Formats: sequence, structure tokens, C-alpha cells
Amino acid sequence: MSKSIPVIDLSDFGAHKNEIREQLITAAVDVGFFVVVGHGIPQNLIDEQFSIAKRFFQLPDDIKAKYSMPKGRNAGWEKMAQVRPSTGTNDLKESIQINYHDMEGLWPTEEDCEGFRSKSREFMTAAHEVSMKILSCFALSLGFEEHFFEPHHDPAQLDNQQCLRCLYYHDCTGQKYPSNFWRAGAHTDFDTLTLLFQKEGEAGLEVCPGREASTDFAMGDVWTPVDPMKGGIVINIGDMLMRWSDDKLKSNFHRVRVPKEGDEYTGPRQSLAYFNQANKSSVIQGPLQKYPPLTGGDFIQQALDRNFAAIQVQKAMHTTSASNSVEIMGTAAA
Ligand SMILES: O=C(O)CCC(=O)C(=O)O
Ligand SMILES: [Fe+2]
Repeated sequence: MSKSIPVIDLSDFGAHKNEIREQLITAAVDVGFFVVVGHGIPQNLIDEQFSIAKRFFQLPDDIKAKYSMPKGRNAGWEKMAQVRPSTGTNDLKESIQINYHDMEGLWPTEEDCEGFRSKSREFMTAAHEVSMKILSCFALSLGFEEHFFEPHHDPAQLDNQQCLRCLYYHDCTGQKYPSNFWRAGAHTDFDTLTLLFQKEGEAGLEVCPGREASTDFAMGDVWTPVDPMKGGIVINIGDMLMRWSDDKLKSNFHRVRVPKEGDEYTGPRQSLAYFNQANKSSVIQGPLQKYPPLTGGDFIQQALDRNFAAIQVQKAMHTTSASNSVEIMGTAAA
């Protein structure tokens, strides 16, 4: 049975905090995915970020390659590079990831993409504010103090791991892909909380509720579409928050499918994901201490190692299939 994705209105947050908190926690425990409206980010700020990201993606590859993601980092440009353990194939997409620090040489210059840096930073600040509002509700529900998560995601800290990923899925019109190719293969996010901005008319995201533990790869087979909604931000719980909540809040598998020729829009698709990830030095441990303490830095490293091992298994299983003989390059977190 497919689950519906709750829509939660954050308007008048101060006056309706308790009620909003109840709705958020129910959605996070039950589905792990929900949509927020009344979040306060002006639509024009979102539209401008989509436009500037598109301008970047329309640059020739040799210009974008100047900003390629360095090995072992989670910032910069990637194309057809991310491989998910669930598929063993490269996601049909490109992306540019932005952090608050250590971006030397990775910001597109004004000459290449005017306004990209200032617009993106403005957008990140707005997304951050909404993230902290939602995390304050989860903090109280888990028995932490209201502002508990803020210092752990503080953009001013040099070991901060927050990341904006601007995504661009290529035009699929007239293309035929084997069934194991996805715009984004099924995965969970490694982070605490993801804010995902979609564009109306560019659907494809699906979620599979029902995961039991933050360490487990298992997933069911019932997928629910999470279609774009005017003014809405899709929010999902990531593995870090699942662990931090002793598996109470669910980080569920999601994927982006390739659109069906003839039935629907098959042109390019854009999305923007703001990933909240605890500082490298932050210690993650739930109130019930189900898992031993682990730093934000070690958490991401362990998640990458687990992913890498699972991808090797996938690769070994499919070595005879030409459609899977892809080179595995650096894969980003989340
Ligand atoms: O583009 C989307 O709708 C989802 C992207 C996503 O799940 C991710 O990048 O982690
Ligand atoms: Fe994701």
C-alpha cells in the first residue's frame, strides 16, 4: 500500500509551534518524507537559484570541468559520476556542490557564470534558516533542548559539512535506457535533514517508506511519487538524524526515475538539495544511546566506505553485462 506524503504548513510558526511539531514528528516517524509550505522563502529566490544553476549547466563541459570535484571532497562539479550501491550504474545527471568553506578554485568565476556565487550563498542562508526551524522541532520531540542541533550545523564553524547540491538531469527525449539506469538510483541521504526544491512539471522523485535501522540497506518495493508542488519544499530525514534519534525518525530510500517516452515530459529536470550534515567534530548520539557516539566526520567516512563496498559487490555481480561496465569515479556524500 502506498503512503501519502504529508503537507505541513509552517506559517505563523511562533503561534502554532506545538501543533506544527506534532505534525512534523508524525511525518518523520511514519514516512520520513513530507512537504512544507508557508516556510518563508520567497518564490523568486528559489526561481533565481534554478535559473543561475541552469546557466551554469548550459556552459560547455570544458568550462565546467575547471570546477570538477576533487577526489575525497564533497564540493564541485560532477557529470555522470555518482554510482549508487542499489544500481551499480552511473546516475544520469550532473551536479555542482557548494560548501560554506574550502571552496577555493571551485566557485564558478563571475566571467563564467555571473552572480552564481552571491545568489547561491543567499539561497543557502535562506534554506539554512528553514532547516534549523524544523530541526528545533525534532530536538524538542527527542528530548534535547530546542536549539540543540544549531551549533552542530553552524556555517561559521570551519569543520561544517553543510552542502547545497544543484542538480541537472539530462534530456531523455528519444533515448532508450536499460531498466537498471536511473536519473538517481535508490539511496538514502547520509545527512541529518535534506531540503529538496523541485520545479513544477519536472516530476520523477519516488520514496519507499519502511526502513528499520540507519545501518541497513534493505528496502521494500512500494514506491510513492513525491511530485513537485508549487511553493512546497520536500523534506526528508537522513541517516545521520535516524541514528541521532535512535532510529525513531526514518531515513528512507528514494530515487528519481527516467520519464516514460510518450506519457509525460521527458526534457531536462532540475532540482536543488540543501543537505544538513553535522560538523566533522560534532558527536552524534541519541538520547537512548542505542548506538555508540560517533563524530560527524567519521559518520560520513563510514557511510562512504559502506557505499563503496556495496558498489564493489554490485560491480562483481554485473561484470558480464555491458550496460554495467561503467567506470566508478568519486561519489559524493548523500
Ligand atoms: O532530484 C531529486 O529529486 C532528488 C535528488 C536526491 O535525492 C539527492 O541528490 O540526494
Ligand atoms: Fe537523496
